[in-house]
Amino acid sequence: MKTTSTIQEYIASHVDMVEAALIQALPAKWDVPSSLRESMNYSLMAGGKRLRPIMVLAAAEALGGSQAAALPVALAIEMVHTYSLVHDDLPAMDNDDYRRGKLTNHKVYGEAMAILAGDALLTQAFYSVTRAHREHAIPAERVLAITEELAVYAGARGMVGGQAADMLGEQGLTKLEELEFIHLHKTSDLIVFSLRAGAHIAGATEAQLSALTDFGNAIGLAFQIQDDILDIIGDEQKLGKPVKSDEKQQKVTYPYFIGLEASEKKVKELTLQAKAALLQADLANPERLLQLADYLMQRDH
Ligand SMILES: CC(C)=CCC/C(C)=C/COP(=O)(O)OP(=O)(O)O
Ligand SMILES: C=C(C)CCOP(=O)(O)OP(=O)(O)O
Repeated sequence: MKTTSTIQEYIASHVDMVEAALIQALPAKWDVPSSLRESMNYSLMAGGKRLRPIMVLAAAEALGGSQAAALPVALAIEMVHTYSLVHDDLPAMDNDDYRRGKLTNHKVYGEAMAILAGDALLTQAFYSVTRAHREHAIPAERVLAITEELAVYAGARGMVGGQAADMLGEQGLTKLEELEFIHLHKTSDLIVFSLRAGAHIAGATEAQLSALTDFGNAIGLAFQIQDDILDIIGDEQKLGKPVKSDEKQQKVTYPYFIGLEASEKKVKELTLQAKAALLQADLANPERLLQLADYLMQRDH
């Protein structure tokens, strides 16, 4: 398939698709306490970059699968990611006041509702995954594989484990490998899940899943290093969250260990490594994923 639009146009049209569907994720007819509904929608619709859902859709497309059938899974990963940010911003964790250019959830709805909104978004994500089977006839065994992987990549062996290691290791990290463990779980795991889930929708082979996993681990690590670089040199307005937050919290980051310039070099190397891994796989249309890898690392967005 020949790609005619730019990656910026591709992202913009997919952000629209994801947001139009997210607005409907909690139908008005569902009996949900209004503060909980508002708190969930506040963070869900706060305008993140929607990178993970776009990766689900781009991975499905890379294997010649249906984007419509992948959409409920794309929504699910954005719900999990949003819950993780709501909880990450809480006073017990990073204690941040701004996220996605707006006050953080607990600043508006209070800590109890922010915790519950996060809990409900995580639970709702699993419901959303089931829609791929119920509404789009994706075979049950593929949806089962996605469900199992969501639990693994988002849970104690995945993102939550990475966040726990981050909390436990704060300031006390002495080795780059310890930091890499944190990044690979806290950040790469949701990206790896997104790619694998899109591929499962399209009925991927083990070899394709393995190449997407290598691609995701490398761009996830690069993405987190880039995030830490932007915390030092980025623009608060563009990022929608405070800069210099790592320094204030005395967080040990990649730039802290190896310096800014070497971190920038590492981001470039990881991006090349990611693209090489992807090209190992026999994918019908890898072009958008390759473009996305470059786009992510050029970001000051
Ligand atoms: C289970 C939980 C709560 C997981 C949080 C995972 C996560 C990637 C948080 C943001 O990381 P960050 O603090 O490095 O990024 P930011 O600068 O956006 O706060
Ligand atoms: C893993 C990290 C660095 C947390 C922020 O992720 P994003 O930068 O994708 O945040 P949003 O655009 O979704 O707000």
